Amino acid sequence: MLGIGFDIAPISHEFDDEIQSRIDNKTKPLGALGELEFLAKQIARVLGKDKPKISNPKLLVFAADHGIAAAGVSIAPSEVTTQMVMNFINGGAAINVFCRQVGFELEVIDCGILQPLEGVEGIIDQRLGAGTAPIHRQAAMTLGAVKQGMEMARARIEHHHQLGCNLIALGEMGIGNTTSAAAIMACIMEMDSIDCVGRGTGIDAATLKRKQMLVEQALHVHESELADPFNILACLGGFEIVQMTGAMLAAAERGMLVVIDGFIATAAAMVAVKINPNVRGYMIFGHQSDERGHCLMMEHLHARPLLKLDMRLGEGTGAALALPMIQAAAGFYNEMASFSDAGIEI
Ligand SMILES: O=C(O)c1ccc[n+]([C@@H]2O[C@H](COP(=O)([O-])O)[C@@H](O)[C@H]2O)c1
Ligand SMILES: Cc1cc2nc[nH]c2cc1C
Repeated sequence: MLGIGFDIAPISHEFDDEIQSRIDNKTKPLGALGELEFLAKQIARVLGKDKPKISNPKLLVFAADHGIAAAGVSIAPSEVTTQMVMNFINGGAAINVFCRQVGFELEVIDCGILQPLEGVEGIIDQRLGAGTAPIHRQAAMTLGAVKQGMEMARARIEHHHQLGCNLIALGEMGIGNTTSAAAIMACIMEMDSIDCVGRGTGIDAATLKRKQMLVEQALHVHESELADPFNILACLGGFEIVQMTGAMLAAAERGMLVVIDGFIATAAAMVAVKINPNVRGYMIFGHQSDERGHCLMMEHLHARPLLKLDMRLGEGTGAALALPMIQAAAGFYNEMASFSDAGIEI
């Protein structure tokens, strides 16, 4: 299709009975660790049933600008994307605070903000352009850019994998990107745009109406081009959405856990699943966003988000806050005594 494929092994269910019995024999009433038991099972399937250990967890924030922002779909101008990227670099954003708190190493990737930040240390340059084209008028990018973005993302994931990372979390920053994500949602889930478009950064009712109209227009303009996931990305996507999609697929290819943040990251997850459904088994959903549509995306993906805190910030915040829960699931699976270890009979 695009000359780029992802070779992802389906999650193995071979040891499910053994994993379940190990969980059931821990010193607790059956099922008493609830959702953590479900999570432990997934971790054991992905990282191995004997002693699955999360190592060198990394959180990547993918930043890019969107041509559609100039049509007035956000509370903020595109320049705020760059300003927030500088805030990430200086350690002052919510995601910096949460990463420090939970022990995630944070990396900021410029996938195509308006202007390159020359001479600023600490930004990974994976630029695909200076923001996408406005999707209500033309394709966001070429198919060549989609391919290049996926290859760049794969190389970055390979870099982290080589350094011993087996859990990658994905977040984003990009003024206007809830419009792009809503268009992708409407397209993949075959839904009315009105049910997919939400308030993003907190727009008023009139802006919401314009945003809905622009999404409808985008879907109409590209109607005949949306048959496959790569074209969906080219027509409706963003540079950060393309690279998150590629990163998810590349991480699953390497047997890593993939932790997904909010509405925009989940739009990328839906595209990734369309490209290769085997990726789904590696995905953990950190948080259900307050953005309209996210709840339905979760249902579509049969996802069980670990947290619901009514956040709608992005940046990877919902994925970061989920890390202690993921570590708790691996921790109880590895370290809790069984009934026979503890000499308890019930
Ligand atoms: O992740 C979410 O669920 C989410 C929901 C609403 C807004 N955001 C963030 O807000 C920005 C996009 O909002 P907007 O209104 O500019 O489309 C972008 O930087 C996202 O990280 C993120
Ligand atoms: C201030 C601000 C911070 C953000 N973080 C993610 N998206 C954002 C959008 C705005 C406007």
